[in-house]
Amino acid sequence: MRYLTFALAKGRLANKTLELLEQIGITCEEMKDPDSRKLIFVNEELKLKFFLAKATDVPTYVEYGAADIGVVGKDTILEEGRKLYEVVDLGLGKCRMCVAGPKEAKELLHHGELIRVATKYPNIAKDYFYNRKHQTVEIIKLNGSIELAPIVGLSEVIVDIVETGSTLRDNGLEVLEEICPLSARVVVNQVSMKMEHERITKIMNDLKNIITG
Ligand SMILES: Nc1ncnc2c1ncn2[C@@H]1O[C@H](COP(=O)(O)OP(=O)(O)OP(=O)(O)O)[C@@H](O)[C@H]1O
Ligand SMILES: O=P(O)(O)OC[C@H]1O[C@H](OP(=O)(O)OP(=O)(O)O)[C@H](O)[C@@H]1O
Repeated sequence: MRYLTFALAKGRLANKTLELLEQIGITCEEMKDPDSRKLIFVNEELKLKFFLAKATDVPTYVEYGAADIGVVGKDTILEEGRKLYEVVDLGLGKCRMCVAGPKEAKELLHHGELIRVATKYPNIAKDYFYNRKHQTVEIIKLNGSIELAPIVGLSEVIVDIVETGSTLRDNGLEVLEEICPLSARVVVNQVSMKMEHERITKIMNDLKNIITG
C-alpha cells in the first residue's frame, strides 16, 4: 500500500484540523511536539504522511500531487484557483470575505468613480468587482494588517476576512458588502481521487459523519 500524504495549513487552522483527524482515528503524535522544527511526519501503521505548509501553498502541493489531500481555507482555494477537487466543508475557521471601509466609502461603491481596493486576495477582489459595469477599481496587494490601508489613505476600501468584526470596529471601519462565507475545506488531487478512490472516500465519509454528528 502506498502512503497517502496530507498537506495541512500552518497557523489558525492547524490544531483544529489535527483534532478533527484524531476524531476519525488519524493521529500523528510526532506532530504535536511544539519544539520540533520537523516538517514531515509519518504514521507507519496507517501508511499516512502529513506535512504542515504555508496556507497559500497547500493548493499548489495538492494540484501537483506532492500531497494527495489538503486542508485549507476556502479563501485560499478561491484565490489560488488551482485544479483540484473540493470535497468536504469541515465547518472550521468560519468567517466571511467582505468589502469593508469607513461608512462614507459605501456611496463610492456602484458609483462609477475609480476606487482603490487594498487586499491580500487580489484574485478574489478582481473577480468580485469584474462584473460591475460602472465601477473601475485599482487593486493594491498587501500582505497583512489590511485595515490600515483606508486609515492611512492607501485605498478607499479593503477586501478582507472578517470573523468577529473587532479588527474593523477597533479601526473605525465596517462591512460594506459581503462577498462570500468561508470555512476550512478538504481538497483532493484529481489523479489521487481516481487511483486511491476507496481509501480517500472512506476518510471523507468518516469526516462527514463526525461533522454532522
Ligand atoms: N479571523 C481570521 N482571520 C484570518 N483567517 C481566518 C480567520 N478566521 C478563520 N480564518 C481562516 O484561517 C486561515 C488561515 O489563517 P492564518 O492567519 O493562520 O493564515 P494566513 O493569514 O494565510 O497566514 P499568514 O498570517 O502567515 O499570512 C485563513 O485562510 C481563513 O480561511
Ligand atoms: O473579524 P476579526 O475577528 O477581527 O478577524 C479578522 C482579522 O483577522 C485577520 O488578520 P490576521 O490576524 O490574520 O492578521 P493580518 O492582518 O496580519 O493578516 C484578517 O485579515 C482581519 O484583519
